[in-house]
Amino acid sequence: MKTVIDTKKAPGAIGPYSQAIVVNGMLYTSGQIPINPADGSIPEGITAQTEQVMKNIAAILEEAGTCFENAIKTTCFIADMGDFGAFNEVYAKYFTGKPARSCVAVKTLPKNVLVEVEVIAVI
Ligand SMILES: CC(=[NH2+])C(=O)[O-]
Repeated sequence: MKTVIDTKKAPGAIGPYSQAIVVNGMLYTSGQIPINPADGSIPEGITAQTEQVMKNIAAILEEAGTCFENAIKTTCFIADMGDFGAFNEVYAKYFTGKPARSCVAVKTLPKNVLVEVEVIAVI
């Protein structure tokens, strides 16, 4: 059985997807972009945007009953590989357990943000 995760503490979907799905004790998040769920704003710069993405992921992890330490794999999309270092600085503060990861630069992200991160975690 699958459970849809839906929390107002993370931004709602901007397309036909769920914030995250839980199945068989595993959490699969959609890619999280740096929308502030309180007012829909998007901060400027890779550091602030990555912080907002981490807050959104934290809310989804909490809603699902898990935490950053239980993440086993992330996929990270950044708009500019020149932001790799600054992105990693923020990322490392949250994913202290160093889950497996792929990080790629992409041409464009939804709403022209600089970063999007998706997570697979054990509940
Ligand atoms: C933002 C996002 N996860 C999507 O699929 O558009």
